[in-house]
Amino acid sequence: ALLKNKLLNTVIEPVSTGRNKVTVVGVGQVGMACAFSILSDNVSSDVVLVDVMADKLRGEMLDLQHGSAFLKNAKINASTDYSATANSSLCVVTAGARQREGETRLDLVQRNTDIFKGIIPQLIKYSPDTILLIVSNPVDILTYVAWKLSGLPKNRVIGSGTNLDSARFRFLLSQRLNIAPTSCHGWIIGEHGDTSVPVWSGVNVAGVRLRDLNEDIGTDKDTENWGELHKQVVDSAYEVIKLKGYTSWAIGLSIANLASAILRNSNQVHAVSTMVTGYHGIKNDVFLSLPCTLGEGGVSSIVKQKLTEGETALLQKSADMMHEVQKDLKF
Ligand SMILES: COc1ncc(-c2ccc3c(Nc4cccc(C(=O)O)c4)c(C(N)=O)cnc3c2)c(OC)n1
Repeated sequence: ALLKNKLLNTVIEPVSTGRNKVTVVGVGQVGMACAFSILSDNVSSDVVLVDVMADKLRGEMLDLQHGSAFLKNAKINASTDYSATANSSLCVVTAGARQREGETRLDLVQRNTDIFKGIIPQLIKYSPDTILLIVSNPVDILTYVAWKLSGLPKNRVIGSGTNLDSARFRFLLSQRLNIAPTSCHGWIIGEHGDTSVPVWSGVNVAGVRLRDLNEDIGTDKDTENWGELHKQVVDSAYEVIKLKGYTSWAIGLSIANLASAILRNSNQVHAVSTMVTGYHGIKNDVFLSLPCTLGEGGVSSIVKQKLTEGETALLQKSADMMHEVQKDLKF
């Protein structure tokens, strides 16, 4: 008899798929930072990597597997075949085309839409009850594309959105106030990137609103120029890309944090890209970031922030711009 049979009495066949299985699509710098952060934060004990480049995929899988003893015995797998992703509770999508010379934003969005046509239906085929967490840029439009291609209800399709923008904003606040980032509260909402919206009326430490101490905060009249912090958030990705060629660690850590909130059914509030049709006077089907409670069902509620007219106008402008791009996309 086999040694294994001399060693073990089988009680039941082990359950093949844990309830915290996570698929990461795309094993580039961002995808691997997400996978590594999810594993090192013990968010999942069962991670599957998927991409089209078989050698790179196998190399990343082996390199992570060799560290498995340091990762609480997590299972790490990889395949170009999406059947390996079956029964994933969460699918993180970081795949996407790189901007080519002279390529416009719309060209890139159509190329990424075509790529999503090859990815999203396959993920849903093997994990019909999964939650999609979209990271690829432009993240708000691609989250809409993933929602359209997946047929999932809106609560199960989430974009990383301004979650990282808000984390960068809190980090910059903490540096200026010399207080830990976790004690500096501030929310950036709307479209990820250049046209994100800082909600200055909500920026606070221990419930003390900075606006109550400096009524000009966030405006051009502010002599202390706190508005500079949001500008630095918008510029931060460009600065990192200029220096190291891409961003990876911060987005990876922020995705692990979102994955943890979802898989631990925590109902934590995060600024993530969600379907905002009907909110703040937005009529089209678009995805923008608002503060959402996250759990095993994805987005369970959206916080009804009281925004200024200016903030509302900026959100609506983003919504209109994205609808203009989305309506020309070929599915
Ligand atoms: C079953 O049909 C099918 N299956 C897979 C794909 C597909 C295409 C591109 C993919 C992809 N991106 C990619 C692959 C090849 C080239 C490019 C590019 O930027 O030109 C981008 C990635 C990634 N890591 O960015 C990961 N998976 C992909 C998967 C696909 O694309 C149409 N179609």
